[in-house]
Formats: sequence, structure tokens, C-alpha cells
Amino acid sequence: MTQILKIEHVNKRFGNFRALTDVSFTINRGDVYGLIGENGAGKTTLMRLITSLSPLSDGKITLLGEQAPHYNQALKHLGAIIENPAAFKKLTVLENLKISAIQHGIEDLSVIDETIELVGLSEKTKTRAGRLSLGQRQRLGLAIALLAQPDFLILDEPINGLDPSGILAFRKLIKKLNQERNTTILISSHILSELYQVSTKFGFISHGRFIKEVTKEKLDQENAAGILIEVDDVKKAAQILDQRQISPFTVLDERRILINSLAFNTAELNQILVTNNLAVYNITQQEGSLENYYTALLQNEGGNHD
Ligand SMILES: Nc1ncnc2c1ncn2[C@@H]1O[C@H](COP(=O)(O)OP(=O)(O)OP(=O)(O)O)[C@@H](O)[C@H]1O
Repeated sequence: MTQILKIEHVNKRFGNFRALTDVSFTINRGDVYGLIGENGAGKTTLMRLITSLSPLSDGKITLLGEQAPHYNQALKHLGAIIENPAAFKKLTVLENLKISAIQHGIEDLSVIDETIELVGLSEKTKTRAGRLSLGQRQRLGLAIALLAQPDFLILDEPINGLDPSGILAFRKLIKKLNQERNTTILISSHILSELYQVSTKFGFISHGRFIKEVTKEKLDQENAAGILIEVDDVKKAAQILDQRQISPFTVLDERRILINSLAFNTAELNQILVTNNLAVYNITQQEGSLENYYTALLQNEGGNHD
């Protein structure tokens, strides 16, 4: 498996503030790597380090065989949207893409039309970037990032501002790029249901620390469908479940437990808990979700950071 990006013991400080602490992980060719973390976790900071927009405090980043920030060829094979997509506001969509093509040394300009079509901006080629809607600006940013047909694409919150049809189109586009062009993708989003749809692997970052990596396959196993119970006293409920050998289960937070099986009868479970003097607010069968997984992960992590 070819390694596209290797992050080794990376630290980033802003003055006394540690934005990233000892972050290490690897992205291999063909991965769609979903990066998940709360506001301020360090996702954008990490992406800025990878693209050498910002210097490392220490550690090592190897991108396409070259070490940051001394890239020679690596950036030519990289497309990125970080924070706000870069476009000249006074220039039209077409002009922006022409400039970008020149910057990338692209001679065959037919790639511009192809890319415009790919991101669904055909109706807006003559519109100035400053007059595009938020979602259309996202699409233009994506077009600019895709123009040089990069091997590796870094997308920071690319779904922000997209309408439902835009989100659907984006999902198809990511799958197409990954499956047909073998583009490797690092993507962050707070819309976990969408991230789940497109990613093949997930990396979780919290308070500047890389806390877990899981493949989609493994996540699906660990995060199987189950029965979600909401009670007033999870500790007591967990003891009762243990005594009754109702397992496996996960305590998600101070009110919720997920029994990782659908084999139990919810009415009987309710009866058991109520007769043990627990207030049961809710018992529902549910499909596993990335959101639940993330919540449980943070719960387990609770108190582990500074
Ligand atoms: N230039 C800077 N100077 C000082 N602190 C910074 C700077 N850039 C980022 N930070 C801090 O580093 C932390 C990580 O920020 P970052 O933008 O990487 O988070 P994020 O995970 O992308 O969050 P979000 O999901 O909100 O976009 C934050 O606490 C932020 O305030």
C-alpha cells in the first residue's frame, strides 16, 4: 500500500497554546480519510501544516515522499480547500479557473469545462465569484482544487453551505474521484452522517491530540445496531444489565447506555429497569451511527486531556 501522507509526532504551538500535541497517523493511497473533531480540535491547523501554509513546531510530515515544509514536487500533486475557498471575487468563475490553470501550467484548457461540469457550475461560468452563493463558492473552490487532477485532495469542511442536492452531488463526486481517478482524500466535516457516507477510514482528534483511528469496516463492527436506553442513573442501570447478563453494552454518557445487540426485548428491558427503581426516559432500537460512535469515544476519553 503506497503511503501518501505520514504525520509523525507533530506538535504545533501558538505562543504558549498547544494546538496540536504529538499527532501521528498515516494516509495511504486510495483512502478517503475523514478527520473528526470538535470546534478548535486542531483539524484546520493540521491541514495548514500539511500544505505548508504554517510551520511545524516539531515533528515530521512526509507528503508524497517529500518532507514539509521543503516540498519540491509534492504540492503539484495536491489540491486543497482550507478555510475559505480561494477565488478572486471580481473575476468570473471561468476567469478564476483560467488563472488557476495557468498557475498549474495546464495547457489543455478543455479540462476547465470538464471540471466546471464536474462540480455543477455550468450555469455560472460568467458570474463573478463575489456574486456566487456560499454553496456555489464552495463548488468553485472545489473546481480550483480539482483542476490539476491532484493525487491527493485536502478538503476542510467542504460541505458547509451546500444545499441537499449539492451535498448529494458532492458525495457522488468524492466517490467518483476516489474510485475512478484513485484520488486520495483527507476531509473534515461536522456533518458526520455525510462524512460516514464518503469515508473509508476515520481519524478522531480532540483538544489537539489524535485519539483514535478506525476503518469504516471496523467502525461498522464496533458500532453495530443496538438498543439505546436513557435512564436517570446509568451506573445503577449498568450494574443491573451486568447482573442480568445483558451484554455487551456501552455507557455513552451520564444518561445513555447502548446495548450492542437487538436481541433483547425492549418491553422486558423496561420492566427490569423500572422494577429496580430506575426512571426510564427512553428505550429505542437504533441503527449504529458515526455520531454515536464519536459520542461514546469522547465519553471514554473524558478527562484524559489537559
Ligand atoms: N494563528 C493562531 N494563533 C493562535 N491560536 C490559533 C491560531 N490558529 C488556530 N489557533 C487555535 O488552535 C486551535 C485549533 O484551531 P483549528 O482551527 O485547527 O480547529 P478546528 O479543529 O479546525 O476547529 P473548527 O471545527 O472549529 O474549524 C483553536 O483553539 C484555535 O483557537
